[in-house]
Parts: sequence; structure tokens; C-alpha cells
Amino acid sequence: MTRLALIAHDEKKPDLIEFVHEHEQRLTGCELIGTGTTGKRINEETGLEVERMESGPLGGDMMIGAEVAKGELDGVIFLRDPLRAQPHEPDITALLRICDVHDTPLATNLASAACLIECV
Ligand SMILES: O=C(CO)COP(=O)(O)O
Repeated sequence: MTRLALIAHDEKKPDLIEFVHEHEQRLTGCELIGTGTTGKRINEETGLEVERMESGPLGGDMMIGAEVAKGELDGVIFLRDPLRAQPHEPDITALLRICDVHDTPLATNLASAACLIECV
């Protein structure tokens, strides 16, 4: 089964929730993990179930990075907020890097997320 990570910064969470609603049929067939608050909101606001890691600033991005490093994720959808600095920027950079190291599909905006879920 396809295993995907779903992550969004606060300003992008509404976009991700809408994306999940739009693509619910496709995502129902996937195993989903996410950072803490993102996962909580998807669990509460959509019909899908996300396994929750820690919140991003508390290490959640690194936990997802570890899954990538273990080869246990088929793709990462990470709607970053490009207009605000994050306190855990080094963790975010590390997650993006480890996706490149392992050639794991990574989408950081809605258009690329739509492409990603069609091909993983
Ligand atoms: O900060 C995040 C990703 O860098 C997301 O974390 P939350 O889903 O806990 O808000």
C-alpha cells in the first residue's frame, strides 16, 4: 500500500484540508502519516485517518525524515509557508534534503501535490 506523509505549516493547513477532501478517494487507498497538528486536523476534519508524529517544531519533521531514510515512505506532501520563518527551519531543511538523498517524491505546493498523488 502506498504510504504518504502529509504536513502543512499553519497558514497552509486549510489548503491541505481542502486538498485531502478533493482527493479523498485516492487517499483512502493510502496509509497516511503526518506531523502532530496537521494529523490531528485531518483526523478531525476529514474522513481519513493519519498516524500522528510529534508536532513539527517538536521534532515531527525529523520523525518523518527518519521514515524517508528507512525507505518506508512513497512520497511526502509538505505545504510549507514560504512567507514566514519557522523556529525549526533546520529540521525542515533536513527533511527536504533526506527526500533528495533517497529520491523520495516530495511536493511542496498544491499543484505538485496533485501530480504526486497521481503517480505514486
Ligand atoms: O511545523 C510543521 C512542519 O515543519 C508542521 O507541524 P504541525 O503539523 O504539528 O503543525
